[in-house]
Amino acid sequence: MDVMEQIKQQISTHPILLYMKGSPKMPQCGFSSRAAQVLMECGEKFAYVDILQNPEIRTNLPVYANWPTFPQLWISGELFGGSDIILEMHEKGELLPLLQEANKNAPQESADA
Ligand SMILES: N[C@@H](CCC(=O)N[C@@H](CS)C(=O)NCC(=O)O)C(=O)O
Repeated sequence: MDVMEQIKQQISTHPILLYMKGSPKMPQCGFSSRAAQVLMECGEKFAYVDILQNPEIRTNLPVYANWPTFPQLWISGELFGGSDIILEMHEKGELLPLLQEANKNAPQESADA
């Protein structure tokens, strides 16, 4: 499958999707670590893609998303941003309701996308 198609499919299939370096349990970058930590604290199931294991996605997602860095949090098909934004949303109490709403519409298992 074309990598852009693969990205589209991942984003449309998973209501909460984190593109990150490493995995939530073994993050390989401080930014990814903070983003995954906040999502785990929220307690909502989420999928992730380890971009270090997927170099084509690492190269092409910034083009697709028009967002240059990782992590990237996508909720219900929409890019919300990186770890700064995720942390800010969490501190304002805005993140959890969004995550709950996303999963309510499409419950899923936590998994590597
Ligand atoms: N402000 C961003 C900074 C993230 C950032 O600087 N990420 C870098 C280092 S992990 C990155 O993705 N660089 C491009 C790359 O490694 O492909 C955030 O909070 O997420």
